[in-house]
Amino acid sequence: MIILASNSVRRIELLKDAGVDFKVIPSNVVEVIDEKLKPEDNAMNLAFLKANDVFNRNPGDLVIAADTIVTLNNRIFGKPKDEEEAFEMLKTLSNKRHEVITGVAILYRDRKDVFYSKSTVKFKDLTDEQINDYIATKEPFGKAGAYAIQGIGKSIVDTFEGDFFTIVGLPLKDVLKRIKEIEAI
Ligand SMILES: Cc1cn([C@H]2C[C@H](O)[C@@H](COP(=O)(O)OP(=O)(O)OP(=O)(O)O)O2)c(=O)[nH]c1=O
Repeated sequence: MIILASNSVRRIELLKDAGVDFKVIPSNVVEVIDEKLKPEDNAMNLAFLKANDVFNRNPGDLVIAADTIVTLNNRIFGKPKDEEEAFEMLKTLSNKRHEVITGVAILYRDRKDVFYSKSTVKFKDLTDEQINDYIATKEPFGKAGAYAIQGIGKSIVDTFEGDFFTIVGLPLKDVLKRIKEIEAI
């Protein structure tokens, strides 16, 4: 059985749309970012912790987990805790190009496949009013970097480069390739 260790509606929908048969068991991991580590390592470590937590309770299954972070100039942007933090994040990201990194962990038997995928997003030059209007939609909450490119956040994004699904929270092509490899064993 394949388990997606996630609470994220986006991840669940992406995997469902890809036709994968799986069940959802969210992890109980409390996400803590270690500013001393590289963003890529933070994303991979958190993905591993989430997957491992569920794998330990379901050792016979194939467990997938992911973690998405936004990063600019060595700073890591997680999920904003309140409106003030969301404003500060969006203001800082305004008119700049940042990276979105999604770490993924796929655990099966003695296999531990942990990797990341990176895309780039450039925000429009946002006025304070635009930022406040966007925060008022509540969409920034629960999203790394305080926005969702797949939602209303599309209107604050100028351009992006790389894999779209990596920004939304799951590099689908990479994940499907690895699942197929494991199923072929
Ligand atoms: C940048 C960006 C992030 N996000 C979301 C994806 C993730 O759900 C979230 C980052 O938080 P995560 O900690 O990666 O995931 P989560 O807590 O939502 O879910 P779980 O740990 O249970 O799997 O940000 C978008 O939906 N769109 C975007 O454009």
